Amino acid sequence: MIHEQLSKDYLTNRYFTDERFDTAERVADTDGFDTQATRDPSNAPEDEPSIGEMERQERASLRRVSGLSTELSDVTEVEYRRLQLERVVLVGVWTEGTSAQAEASLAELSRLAETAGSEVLEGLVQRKDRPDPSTYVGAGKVRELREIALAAGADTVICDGELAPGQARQLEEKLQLKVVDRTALILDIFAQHANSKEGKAQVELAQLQYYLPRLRGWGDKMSRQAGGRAGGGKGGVGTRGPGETKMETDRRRIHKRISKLRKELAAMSTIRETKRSRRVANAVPSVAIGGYTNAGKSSLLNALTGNGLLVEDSLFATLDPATRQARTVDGRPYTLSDTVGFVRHLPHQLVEAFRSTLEEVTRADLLLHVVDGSDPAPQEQVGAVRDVVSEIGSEQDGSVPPELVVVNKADALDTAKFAELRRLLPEAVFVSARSGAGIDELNRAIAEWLPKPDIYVDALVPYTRGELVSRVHTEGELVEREHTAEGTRLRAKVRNDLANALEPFATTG
Ligand SMILES: Nc1nc2c(ncn2[C@@H]2O[C@H](COP(=O)(O)OP(=O)(O)OP(=O)(O)O)[C@@H](O)[C@H]2O)c(=O)[nH]1
Ligand SMILES: [Mg+2]
Repeated sequence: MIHEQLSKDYLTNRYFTDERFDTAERVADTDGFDTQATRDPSNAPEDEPSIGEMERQERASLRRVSGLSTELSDVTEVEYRRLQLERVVLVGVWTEGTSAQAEASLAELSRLAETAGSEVLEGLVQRKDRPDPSTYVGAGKVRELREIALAAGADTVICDGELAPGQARQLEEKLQLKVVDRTALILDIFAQHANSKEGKAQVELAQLQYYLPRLRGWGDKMSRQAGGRAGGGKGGVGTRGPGETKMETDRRRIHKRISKLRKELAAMSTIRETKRSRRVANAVPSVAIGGYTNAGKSSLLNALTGNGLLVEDSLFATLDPATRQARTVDGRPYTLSDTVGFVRHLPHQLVEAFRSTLEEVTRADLLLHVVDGSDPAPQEQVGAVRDVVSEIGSEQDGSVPPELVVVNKADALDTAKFAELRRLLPEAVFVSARSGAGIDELNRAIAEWLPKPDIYVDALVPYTRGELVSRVHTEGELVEREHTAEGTRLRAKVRNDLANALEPFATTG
């Protein structure tokens, strides 16, 4: 089939004429790779291919995505990392959308792979109507992918999607290299970042569910006696999961473990629920900070409360929701929670396992939806976040909190990008968690959104209870105040809890 007859010359020429690509670096990092044909520009095809021809060739070809390599410049560091980390080649099947979107998706996969600790050597996309049912990339591309991976010195191929167990096995057999999919990669990052008991249990549950149907899928040759769990560095990317042979010999134990984890998580979720209902009873409104991973959610919480939460230029730095006390500009208390970030194609096992954590977002009174304005396609991040939020919301009672969109990293925007985002997200508040710009405006917007005190009280508060008077000043809306011989006469609007505290001093009539 012509379709399968990939012209490597065409490919490499295309690649080397890509102006964003640094030829010298490329030649250096694939030493020995088929570069002869490409060093000489006169090797370019004589007649330029037509659009249709290009489209056809593009469909048939694996297209390299440049600028993904994360090779280290420090040689000593390379030596060290090579011992422990995997050298990976990324591959995506581009089924819809523009090529820029396909490249953005692969660039994100590259960030994920780096976060997991791999060294990204190459990125390739294949244009295809749908992934190949047996090997993900087209059958004819497998051999070529293997050549590219070997030439680059890779030991692992990471696919930009979730592979069916059979697909992963067949691709592994054909490539004779380890194959990891996007889901396993994200699970791996979560495993490395989980800190709390709940977070660890959630990740383990998600991993077991992911690996269970894949137990049989792994052939003997590629046998993975995977290393320890979360944080155990040896297993390498995608394998910080449960060990294979153990699982094969005792599936029932896995099932048992899964149900045990489910029970434990349910209990932990009850504790969370109790805490939450206490807040509800106290009528302290809750605000959740949600959004795409690396959008700056933790930074924003820090900027709003002066708290020192972990901020990292890494994906999924935060896995445990942290809740902090905060006050609106007019002094009303509320809670502010930092949450797990979202990503396109967040594995459903994770959504399920992290349900109670993610519910922090859907059960809040207000969602601060943080968007990284400096991302090439912020509106796609917004869509991905809204999808997950409504998915979780629909499994509760269908309700999702009102959303206040916060475009962060405004300091990194040029005027054109700023104007474009203003147009796309007209309701949004623009801030920079880093410089503090826009934070005052955001504080005012939060105060505007949160429920106002609405219970009218008329009380005579004795001078011994001065703290109640000051609470009315900070939390409530004072209508009238009068100093009398018996105490302070207050007429004010306050929230439920304060109204209760003032109840003994209510004036009758
Ligand atoms: N230029 C710029 N960078 C920012 C700003 N806010 C955060 N960052 C950077 O963005 C990166 C991610 O910040 P985090 O606050 O960890 O983001 P997050 O949304 O909590 O990320 P995860 O917990 O990993 O999902 C860090 O490198 C921050 O320094 C900002 O206003 N401007
Ligand atoms: Mg964070």
